[in-house]
Amino acid sequence: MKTPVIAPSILSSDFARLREEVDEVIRAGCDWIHIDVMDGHFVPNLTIGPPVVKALRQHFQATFDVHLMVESPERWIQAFVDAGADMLTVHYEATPHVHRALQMIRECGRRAGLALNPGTSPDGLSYLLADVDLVLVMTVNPGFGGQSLVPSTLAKVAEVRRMLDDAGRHDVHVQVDGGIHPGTIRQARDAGADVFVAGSAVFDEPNRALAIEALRAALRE
Ligand SMILES: O=C(CO)[C@@H](O)[C@H](O)COP(=O)(O)O
Ligand SMILES: [Co+2]
Repeated sequence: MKTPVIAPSILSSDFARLREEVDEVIRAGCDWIHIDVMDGHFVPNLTIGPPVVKALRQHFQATFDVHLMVESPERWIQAFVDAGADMLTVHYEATPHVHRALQMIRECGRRAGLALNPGTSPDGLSYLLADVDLVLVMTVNPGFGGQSLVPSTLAKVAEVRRMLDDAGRHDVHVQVDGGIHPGTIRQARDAGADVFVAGSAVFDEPNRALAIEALRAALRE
């Protein structure tokens, strides 16, 4: 089984203290920093753009996992690469040119992720298996932190892991995002996920080290 990756989503952090918030979760032992980019079109919320990623990159060497919830993400790939993203995840539903978007990310020397909304079938993934380093199975509808995990998405996690295994792509990460906390993380792991995004479960807790440890402890149970 792959080593679990804990990726706090800064969407639930205090944006007025963003640098300190990121510093705190890195010191608390998180693995990646998950950055939610929303454009107000693909999802009904507006968040972070390349200047913020660039500003954080001046201070941190951690892995920046950039989740692009934007229409036509291919327009933004170069800007986020230049800003310091290590990996970029695009939504299957956000562009008719998803294969090209994944190719562009890899041509920039970055890891490429493909995200599937709760209502999206993983069937199309079968044509993209060679082009991904990560599959993000959204466990909530994208747009906001603090929602409850949609239970039917766990079967999709298992299906995606099976498709990857059948294709011999054991190296590909399966990420879950939304509603992950100590009470749900183990189910997601048992379904086949190895990367766990957690926003409110980390940033709503006063002690972030304890919050991250609670997630890791639930995985060990
Ligand atoms: O991409 C998204 C939401 O669209 C996520 O990354 C959320 O920010 C996760 O928040 P929690 O559900 O963990 O509070
Ligand atoms: Co996200």
